[in-house]
Amino acid sequence: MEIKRTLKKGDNISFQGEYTKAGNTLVEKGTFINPGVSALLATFGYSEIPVAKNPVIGLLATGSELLDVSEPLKPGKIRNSNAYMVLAQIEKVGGEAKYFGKFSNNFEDCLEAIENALSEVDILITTGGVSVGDYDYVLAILDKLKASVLFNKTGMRPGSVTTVARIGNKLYYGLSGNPSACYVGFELFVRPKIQRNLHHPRPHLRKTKAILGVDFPKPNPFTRFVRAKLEVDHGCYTAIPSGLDKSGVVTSLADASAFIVLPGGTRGYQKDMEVDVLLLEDWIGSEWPWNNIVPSYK
Ligand SMILES: Nc1nc2c(c(=O)[nH]1)N[C@H]1C(S)=C(S)[C@@H](COP(=O)(O)OP(=O)(O)OC[C@H]3O[C@@H](n4cnc5c(N)ncnc54)[C@H](O)[C@@H]3O)O[C@H]1N2
Ligand code: MOO
Repeated sequence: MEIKRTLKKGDNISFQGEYTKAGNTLVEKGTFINPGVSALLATFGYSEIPVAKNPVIGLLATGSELLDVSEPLKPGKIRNSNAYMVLAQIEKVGGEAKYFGKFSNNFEDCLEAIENALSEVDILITTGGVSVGDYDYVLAILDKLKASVLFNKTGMRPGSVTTVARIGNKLYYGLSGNPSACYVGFELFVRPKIQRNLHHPRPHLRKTKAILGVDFPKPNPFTRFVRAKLEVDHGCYTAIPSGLDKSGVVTSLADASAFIVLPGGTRGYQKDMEVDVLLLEDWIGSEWPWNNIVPSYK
């Protein structure tokens, strides 16, 4: 028999305490239990561990134009896509979604539905009816419920009408009816709250840099969050819009894996500039992504 390699003492032997030392923390508070964490817990005999309770997030869609998905289209009507989108967004980030249905733009009906829903959830979201149209009753309902409105406009597009309020000890989010504005409002304001409830140490979308793949010549006074696809080129991200950048367009949502962040200003943006992007399919997150967002055109 011939041994071809020199072996060192201890090679091919598993030692006690090799994975980790006694007294080391195995899993930090706020860690998402992925398959690897499950294996770790099982290995060290943790059959039961304390976990955060998934917050119950209620959802109510408003708008007399809304049809169920299975209904045939009728003039002046659209299918209620926001409900399915937001329910999926809630579940994706660890909330327990509770759907209360869609309501017409009738003040009394909406008021009653919101009051009832609030009693069953930790956080309530409504979509639509939050702007200044004749049937946009959200602010009047908040007034009636003696809510403390934290803000009801934001300097961003889409999602400028996003409204957040405290009603008693519950948090209320009035997201835009426009699908992309609703999506952005959820990712920027609701997602961090759910992640924080689950003790995530970095509850916001992860921010990183990318090279802009196209021109954005049109200046905008608001910070724009452009739905985008990311491509990796020599280890760097290139960000290109995932479709038409209009508030109502859902095809660009389906393909988006990031938001390109274009701070408001008087100048546009050109291809090949470095920009901030927020990653939608990431679990590392950011503690607070906003401090050092500087206009990239400076
Ligand atoms: N005078 C002004 N009018 C508007 C302003 C403004 O500042 N001044 N802002 C505009 C912007 S920006 C937005 S965004 C919209 C937001 O309005 P609402 O949040 O009240 O949304 P709705 O009017 O109810 O709906 C907007 C749009 O989205 C469609 N929609 C509504 N719900 C759903 C759903 N569940 N699924 C799919 N699509 C939905 C709805 O049919 C409308 O087309 O206000 C502007 N106006
Ligand atoms: O702010 Mo609206 O939310 O642009 O679409």
